[in-house]
Amino acid sequence: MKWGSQLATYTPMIQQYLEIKKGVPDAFLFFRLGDFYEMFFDDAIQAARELEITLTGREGGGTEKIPMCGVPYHAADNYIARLIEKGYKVAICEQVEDPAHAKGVVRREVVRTITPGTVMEEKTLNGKGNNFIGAVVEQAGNYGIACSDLSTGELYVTSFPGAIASLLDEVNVYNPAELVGDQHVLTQLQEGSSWGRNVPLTSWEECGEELLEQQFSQDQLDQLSGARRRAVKVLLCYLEDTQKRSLKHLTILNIYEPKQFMVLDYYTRRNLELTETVRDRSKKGSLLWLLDRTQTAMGTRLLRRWIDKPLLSLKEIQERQDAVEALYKNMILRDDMRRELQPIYDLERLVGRISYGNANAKDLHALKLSLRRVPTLAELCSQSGAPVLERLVSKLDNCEDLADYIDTVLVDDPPLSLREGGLIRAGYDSYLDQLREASANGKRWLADLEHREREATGIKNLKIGFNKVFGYYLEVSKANIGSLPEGRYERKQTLANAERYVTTELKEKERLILEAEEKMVDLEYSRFLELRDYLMDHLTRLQKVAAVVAELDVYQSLAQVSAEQRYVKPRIAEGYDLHIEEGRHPVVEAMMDDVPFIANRTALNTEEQSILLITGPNMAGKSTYMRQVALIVIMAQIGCFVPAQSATIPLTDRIFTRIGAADDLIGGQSTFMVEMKDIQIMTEQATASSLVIIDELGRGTSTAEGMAIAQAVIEYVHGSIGCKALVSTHFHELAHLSESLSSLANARMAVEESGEQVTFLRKLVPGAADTSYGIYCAQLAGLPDMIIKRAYHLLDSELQNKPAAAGAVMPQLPARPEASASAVQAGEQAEEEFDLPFDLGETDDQAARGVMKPQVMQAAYEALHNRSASSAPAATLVKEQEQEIVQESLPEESATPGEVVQLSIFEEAAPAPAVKTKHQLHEEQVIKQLKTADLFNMTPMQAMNLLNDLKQKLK
Ligand SMILES: Nc1ncnc2c1ncn2[C@@H]1O[C@H](COP(=O)(O)OP(=O)(O)OP(=O)(O)O)[C@@H](O)[C@H]1O
Repeated sequence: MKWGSQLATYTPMIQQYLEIKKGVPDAFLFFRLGDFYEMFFDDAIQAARELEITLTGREGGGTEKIPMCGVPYHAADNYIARLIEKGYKVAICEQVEDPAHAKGVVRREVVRTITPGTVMEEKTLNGKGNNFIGAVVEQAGNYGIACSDLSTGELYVTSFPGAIASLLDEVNVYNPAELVGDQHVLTQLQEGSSWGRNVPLTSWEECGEELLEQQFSQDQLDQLSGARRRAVKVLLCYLEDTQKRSLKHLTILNIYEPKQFMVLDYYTRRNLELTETVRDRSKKGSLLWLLDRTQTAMGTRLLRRWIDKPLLSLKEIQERQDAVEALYKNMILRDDMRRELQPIYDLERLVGRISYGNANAKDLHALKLSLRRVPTLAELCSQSGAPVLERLVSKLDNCEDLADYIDTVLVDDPPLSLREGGLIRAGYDSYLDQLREASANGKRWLADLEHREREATGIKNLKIGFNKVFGYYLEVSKANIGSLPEGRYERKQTLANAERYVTTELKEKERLILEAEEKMVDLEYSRFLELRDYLMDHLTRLQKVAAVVAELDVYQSLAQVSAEQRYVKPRIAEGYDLHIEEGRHPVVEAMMDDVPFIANRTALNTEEQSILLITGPNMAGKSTYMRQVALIVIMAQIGCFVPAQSATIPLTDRIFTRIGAADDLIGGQSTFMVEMKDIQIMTEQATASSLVIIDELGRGTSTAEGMAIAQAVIEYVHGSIGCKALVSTHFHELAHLSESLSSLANARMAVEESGEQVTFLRKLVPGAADTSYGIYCAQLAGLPDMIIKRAYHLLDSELQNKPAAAGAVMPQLPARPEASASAVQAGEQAEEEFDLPFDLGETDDQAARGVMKPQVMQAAYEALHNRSASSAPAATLVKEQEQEIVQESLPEESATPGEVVQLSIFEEAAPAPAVKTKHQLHEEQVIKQLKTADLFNMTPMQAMNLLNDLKQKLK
């Protein structure tokens, strides 16, 4: 709606509103009017909808009423929080002059714009995690990124030469709530496949150098150049414009080189569930959840950062390991440290609030209590015997003077409100003490007066009270009014059962008491502000304490988990070889209650193999195994101990994973396309020091093409990249690659089959598997019997129709597992029941051992079909067996159960369109899925089931 066109006719206040709104076009303007923040025009319409508040109208001088809605100022935080959570910005516009002195409309200004990346309010920050805002720019072929958490004062800066994918990976590390910067960079990021976030993106220009000089020391600025400098400038400029205050806690620049850390792209973080689970994005079930035994909020955030950014420096990793080891071995020291850390408040956020000027007396009291713990912590470290811990605290300024100062000024349990007194300790300010005395005396005088008046009047229930409207009064119940002396009492208020009076003497004393109290409150407030301002000049000192506390907390957390879970210290090496003896998946193990986790060995080296091609049934534990290797490498490189009997971990520059579908996050791209794009990035960026993990490579397309791609990719990883890789596949035919690729070895997940039962042993053994047990797994998952039987039936048909051998990359039929004695029995029973024209157990050697060959099954079906040529259901079955129906999309809503749907047939083998019921179509769809999961086997018992099924149909 175009409201501005009537500008000239609007009232001065609305004109003022519109003028101010021009400066914050992308934010809701909360316009202060008395006790309310009002919104007008389109803001009002949208806010009423988003906040579910009443939309009203107001005359404003135009031809129509102006849409308006408002929220009470004392409850505004809740409404602001709701808008911020939805990704909006809110500009707070206050009256900036006293209405009593204003000529015309009271002057108003935007005092702060709250945005998703700049919230400071606890309610919206919601817990201990970071809330980052990022600035991204491009300069001279480099991308620069600066990310800050205003609530904690952290500021990180780095840059990348010319690859937007690297910038996107970095942005994803911070998971920012808001991004600003160069428009073209924002657009490029948004187009990236792993973008998938809905946060405000604001194109923003840098401003002058003054801001930089105001915030950072010259030493720091000397290290800040090019795209990094510009990114910091853009960020500061945006923060200044929106926050409109100096940011005294944003003075430490953490500049880092990307090559200091292992690269983990978005999908790898997600697939490995480093900080949240794939399923419901919760922390529980992630690596962070497992390793987080931190006691402080700073520790929790730092641990997350360490997990997000595993180290690449041997020295730094070993230093962390040494600290963890010292605490791992000394349980008493660890417990003492945990006890001292536990009561420490979130120092970083307290510092943020002091800087913002919204820390209250409780916050400063919490700061004091926290600082009181630091000397003991430092003492524990210096006596630990661990050089790393000793070094950490050797030059620590534990800010005892600040704690003492707070202690001198503030009472022990100060109130929340700053404007009601009761904050300042007695003895700190003599004038305040005098006022307090005067106030206390006055109250004593009041108590005496009450006593005296009761005596004088004989009214026992006469009492002195106070309210804000009438001040102090004498209250007498109506029944006793007659006992009051004439003239001395002046009536002020009549209640249902009582009258309230004042006397000249009472009014005089009241003036003195109230004056003293008002002065006291003002004086206490200004003393409090002095204290807060003093602390504001010491924020960097406090931030350094916070950093040490956070680091200690992470060390004890890693040590605690490592000790509880029986982890071992890995040997970190600069070479190539990776060796894990008896490795375990840390999270799966921790979540398993009754069954033990089966440990497995991993050896990827130049001597034996650098690539393992893992085959084996569904559900056997392939993904778990591959993820466990990646997690062990990450844990090792953050300095943690690892779930294994022993481990040698080479410094790994990047872990690349391609596991499962991620298409929920990617608009407009197919799963297969995403997989291929990821593989492309891997081929471009993986080095010989990388670890590549690919689960079910090439599964998203036709079997032959998928297998061809898988082989080509494996050959490329083997020949051109030379990195360590774990690849799982259901294309068992790829096993032959071990003959042509010298560094590739086959491994499989062992299973034990007995009759109908398949037991997953979870043990990785050498050699290739020959079956996937897909239908068996589907059965375990509880798919209807009818589908399972039908799937086995179709599978068998497929087995018979496959060409014998179609070249190196064409699928071949896997051998069938050996059948047990019960299976032989089943075969015999089938022969008897169906009166089959052949002997199920005697077709060849295999049959003699009870294995039902495809030819045998085929013959069995034919015999049955011939016997029942006139039977309609059987005829349909045969027809279905002969025709391969490729169904692209099922007209879900158009067909009711039993209704007939016409489908086109794509396979050449199918001569004419088939007519199927919706039920059949559903069934086929599921079967098709099972088939693409590679269902290439059948046990005799299952064959028996199939025959029974046919028997039913013939009836
Ligand atoms: N080593 C192990 N010890 C104990 N249980 C395990 C082990 N490995 C896996 N499991 C259990 O088996 C389940 C299936 O494992 P996983 O998903 O790794 O199998 P998979 O072979 O990758 O299956 P699919 O091919 O169907 O994806 C896991 O959820 C886990 O509970």
